[in-house]
Amino acid sequence: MSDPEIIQQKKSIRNRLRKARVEHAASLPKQVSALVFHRPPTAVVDMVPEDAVIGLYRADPGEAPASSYAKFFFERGHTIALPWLVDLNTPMRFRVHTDPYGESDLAKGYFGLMQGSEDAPEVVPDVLFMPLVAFTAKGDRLGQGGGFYDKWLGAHPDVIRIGLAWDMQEVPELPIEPHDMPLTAIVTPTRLLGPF
Ligand SMILES: Nc1nc2c(c(=O)[nH]1)N(C=O)[C@@H](CNc1ccc(C(=O)N[C@@H](CCC(=O)O)C(=O)O)cc1)CN2
Ligand SMILES: Nc1ncnc2c1ncn2[C@@H]1O[C@H](COP(=O)(O)OP(=O)(O)OP(=O)(O)O)[C@@H](O)[C@H]1O
Repeated sequence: MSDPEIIQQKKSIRNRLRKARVEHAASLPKQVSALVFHRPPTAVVDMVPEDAVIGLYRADPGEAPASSYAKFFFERGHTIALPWLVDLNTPMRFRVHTDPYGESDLAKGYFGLMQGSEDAPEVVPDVLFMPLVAFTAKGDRLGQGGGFYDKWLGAHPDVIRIGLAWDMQEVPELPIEPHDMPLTAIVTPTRLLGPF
């Protein structure tokens, strides 16, 4: 069972960094935001098997942008997948994303998030790039609090897990529970942390 004190600590870090990451992303000059997370570092590309299905996300305001990575891997012939939600109590799944350029295959889903249609084939990513609210230099990760990623990673422990984040999302320490799944590596605009 989750410790109420840890849950409270997570909530407080989440609130602080959610706000800070939106402010940070909005403060970047346009010339900078056009270039950050433009291409994955070579060391990350080298971690991706040739036929790997690549799980990505459609970034919310404040999150590290992921659309350039989607185009990059799509152009290299990989299948791209995005999270697909039913509701808060149903495990997250992934469906194929066929148009990383125009996003013509996406529609509003649960929570008002843009996601694939029900008709898009369900796939299981081999490499998962994921957003986060906070991380540590050891590869610990704090998410939005839905538990969607931790539950999915718990059920798919062999997936390569790569966090995308702003440098300012790093914290010295995170409260960790047994279900928290650490990252394989973290990419920021200035650094590659890991593979751990
Ligand atoms: N871009 C992106 N896509 C993603 C995620 C993400 O973090 N980023 N997810 C990562 O999980 C999943 C969506 N997770 C979500 C988790 C919470 C809420 C949300 O709206 N929560 C409410 C209430 C939360 C609460 O009960 O306190 C809110 O924040 O107001 C939305 C999506 C799948 N897709
Ligand atoms: N593998 C799991 N099995 C059962 N419950 C889980 C699992 N992983 C997470 N949870 C539950 O999900 C909720 C959110 O967990 P937590 O606060 O660690 O999420 P998070 O890391 O912020 O979010 P996410 O994993 O979606 O990015 C908690 O109630 C937690 O107990």
